[in-house]
Amino acid sequence: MSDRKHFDLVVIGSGSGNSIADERFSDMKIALFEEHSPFGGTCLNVGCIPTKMFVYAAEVAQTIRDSARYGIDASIDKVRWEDIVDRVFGRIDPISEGGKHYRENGSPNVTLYSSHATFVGPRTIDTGTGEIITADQIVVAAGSRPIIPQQVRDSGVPYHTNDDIMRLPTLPKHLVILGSGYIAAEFAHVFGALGSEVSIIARKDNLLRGLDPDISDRFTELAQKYWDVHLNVGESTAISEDGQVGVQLRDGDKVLGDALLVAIGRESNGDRIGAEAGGIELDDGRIVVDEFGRTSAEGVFAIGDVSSPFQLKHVANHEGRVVQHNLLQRTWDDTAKFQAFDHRFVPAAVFTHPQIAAVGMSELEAHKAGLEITVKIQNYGDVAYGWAMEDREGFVKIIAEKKTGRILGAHIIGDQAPTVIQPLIQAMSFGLTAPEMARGQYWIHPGLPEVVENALLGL
Ligand SMILES: Cc1cc2nc3c(=O)[nH]c(=O)nc-3n(C[C@H](O)[C@H](O)[C@H](O)COP(=O)(O)OP(=O)(O)OC[C@H]3O[C@@H](n4cnc5c(N)ncnc54)[C@H](O)[C@@H]3O)c2cc1C
Ligand SMILES: NC(=O)c1ccc[n+]([C@@H]2O[C@H](COP(=O)([O-])OP(=O)(O)OC[C@H]3O[C@@H](n4cnc5c(N)ncnc54)[C@H](O)[C@@H]3O)[C@@H](O)[C@H]2O)c1
Repeated sequence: MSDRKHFDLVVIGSGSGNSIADERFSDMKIALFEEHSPFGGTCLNVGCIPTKMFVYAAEVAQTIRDSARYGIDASIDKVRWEDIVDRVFGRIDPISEGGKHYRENGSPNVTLYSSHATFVGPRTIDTGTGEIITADQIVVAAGSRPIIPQQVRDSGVPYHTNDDIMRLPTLPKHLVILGSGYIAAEFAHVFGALGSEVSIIARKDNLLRGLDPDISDRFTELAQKYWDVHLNVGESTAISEDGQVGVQLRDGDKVLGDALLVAIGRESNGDRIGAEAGGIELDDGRIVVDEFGRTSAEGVFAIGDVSSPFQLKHVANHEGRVVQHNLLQRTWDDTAKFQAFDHRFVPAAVFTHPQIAAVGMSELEAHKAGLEITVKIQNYGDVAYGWAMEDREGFVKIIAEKKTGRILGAHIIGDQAPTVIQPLIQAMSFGLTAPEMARGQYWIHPGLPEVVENALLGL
């Protein structure tokens, strides 16, 4: 008989994976792996939560900067960067430490391994501590990491990623950001509003190119007013010169500042778990899963960024809940009682300035799907609350199927976009048509969501 320790369940990753072992799993012997400190994964420590706490401070600063248009003259005396950092991590670090402490001391059925897990055979894991363990079921929730171009790595130029940029000892005077996606847009807002000069280096002709082109165009136009934006630069080269860091563009121009942030996407950690030995199929580095979260290896599930193209926390959470249910069925081939992922209407938001939110198809995607559509763009400035805000930037774009009124997609740029979009997500998820949503309920007057009501009526 093997003297290897055997577990009912192994979970790799303490982000969304940490939520798996709840009270329903208290009769199972569980191993949880987290190789990095702090405990708790990307969202808690270096992603969604701290970034949004910084964004909130940036919003306060931006409100002061914009106050004159409402007849209030105000200015910022000082940005106390160290205090902002302390506020954010003074809240987050104890949560992370508390989570780790709970797994070490408060979960009798859970063994926490603070080490790297690697598959060395089917449902067999090298714990990185000299011990090999086996399990009946395994959940890989190993997340993703920032992509760093080889040239940047080789250059020796000091750079930051989301992992460390929020703990800089001082606010940079000039931040150069390589990349033009979510992270670039959010940190440009944070550092710009708090007083840094910000340069954005974009490979292509627009920022946030993954979004509906009307949104991406508007954001790119506005971004050029706030920040120093370099579009269409293709591949650029990281450089350092006279104590400054930044990039050299193809045309020889140099953009230098006192800090460089690399934000060109994130890649799955699926390539770092010994997938082949575990019998786990990868596609372009990402673990392949079916609608039940099952990988190609019997008994092994995967959730979140390691397997999901969405790379969003609410998706990782949803997948975690589905896989929890499926684990508790203790079957593999018999999926009758399994739950399936619901990826029909996955929303996303970019907490930049102005804020952006989207759900469903872009106009282009709807055309590509061969649908006959109707589209309405409604400006924030068309409704009373927009007048109150003196808004000249925001709009709601809704795409619906012409003959049925089915809402296919919604795209918003403007104040509170992630909140304003939520009723549209709900309508799409529960199958309300545009006319039903517009006229089947009251819309508080003069609330900002009247812009959604008007857009729906205009379809
Ligand atoms: C700057 C930033 C801002 C973001 N903002 C938002 C937002 O506002 N809204 C949103 O929805 N999403 C946001 N995201 C995305 C979100 O953070 C991720 O989608 C989510 O955290 C993924 O969760 P996960 O559980 O899949 O992975 P993670 O939370 O990354 O957890 C994986 C964990 O596994 C550990 N691990 C990996 N491999 C091993 C191994 N072999 N052995 C042991 N441990 C291992 C890692 O150390 C890590 O702690 C943001 C991301 C970033 C980077
Ligand atoms: N609010 C949120 O939900 C939120 C916030 C931050 C991050 N995230 C998640 O994290 C993921 C990663 O964010 P991200 O901003 O790093 O990636 P991203 O995929 O959003 O954007 C990366 C951008 O970098 C560009 N790029 C790629 N290679 C480049 C190169 N060599 N030089 C210059 N530009 C290059 C791409 O064209 C793209 O525009 C996001 O896709 C998102 O899923 C979500």
